[in-house]
Amino acid sequence: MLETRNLNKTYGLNRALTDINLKVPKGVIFGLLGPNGAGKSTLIRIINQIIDADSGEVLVDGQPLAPKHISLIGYLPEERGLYKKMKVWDQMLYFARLKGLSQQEAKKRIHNWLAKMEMSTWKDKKIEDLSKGMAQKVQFISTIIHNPPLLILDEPFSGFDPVNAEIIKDQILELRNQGTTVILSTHRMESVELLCDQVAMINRSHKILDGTIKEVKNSYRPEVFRISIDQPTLPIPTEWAVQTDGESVHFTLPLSGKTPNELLIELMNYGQVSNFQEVIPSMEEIFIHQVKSTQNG
Ligand SMILES: Nc1ncnc2c1ncn2[C@@H]1O[C@H](COP(=O)(O)OP(=O)(O)OP(=O)(O)O)[C@@H](O)[C@H]1O
Repeated sequence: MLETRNLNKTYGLNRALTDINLKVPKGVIFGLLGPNGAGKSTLIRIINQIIDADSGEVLVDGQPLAPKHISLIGYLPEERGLYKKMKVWDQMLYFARLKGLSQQEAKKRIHNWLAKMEMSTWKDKKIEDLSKGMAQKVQFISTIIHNPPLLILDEPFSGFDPVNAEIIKDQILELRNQGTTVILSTHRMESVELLCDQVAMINRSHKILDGTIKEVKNSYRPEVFRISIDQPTLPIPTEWAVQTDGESVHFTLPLSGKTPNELLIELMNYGQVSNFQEVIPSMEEIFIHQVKSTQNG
């Protein structure tokens, strides 16, 4: 759906993007991750044709990015932009018409979306009279009202309480299941784990990793196992830093060159092994590890 080739961007002496190559397949939720100032918003602005890259290419369905692609993209910017004095209905109608929907089609879709998001009673409220979360919902619907095949969502959950964040999450998944491609930029790693099929991480203008969540996690497996033994029959070596809980002991051990089966067989000598589970890092741990290691490197 979207590809970037060797994208570069500097602001004066500030490098925002260095040789960024990305491939976003159709129909996936693609997490764009990175610490503050990494270059994510710059990349998103280039894809939205708000700013130009210094060099490199963006391809949409294999074609060089052009003004005609604007209507294919739904963009939820991090800095939300609603007109405070407008009423909810008028605001949505305005955005829908801007995206090329006929008056009749726009009204039908707005009506359906307001009902779906349980917002029908707000339609005559002015934006300035809405809570932050309510306004976010209006902006979210305005972003997707024209059914764009590519959605770019910058921190879509900010300002939402957990119930509304869940509603938005479900909508994003539904859109993906209907074939929409979603680029999701967020610092909330638990959302990344729940939602994203693929991720790319940018740090200090460089792409430092990409792949499916499974690939990324597999490449960060520390080969450490979390183990519990019930009623040990042999003394457990003190260097295993055992924690005792009733008649069970718990500890973690690295494979240290053994296979998991070899380690398990060794552990069985100590008693009933009731837990033997590989420690898989969370995306949050991988993010912190990656950012720290590139800072030190
Ligand atoms: N208009 C600008 N003028 C000068 N420098 C800029 C401008 N916009 C961004 N930068 C710089 O470019 C780099 C990348 O910024 P960018 O906003 O793309 O990061 P980001 O990953 O979106 O960060 P955040 O997570 O904080 O939104 C930073 O060093 C930033 O200071």
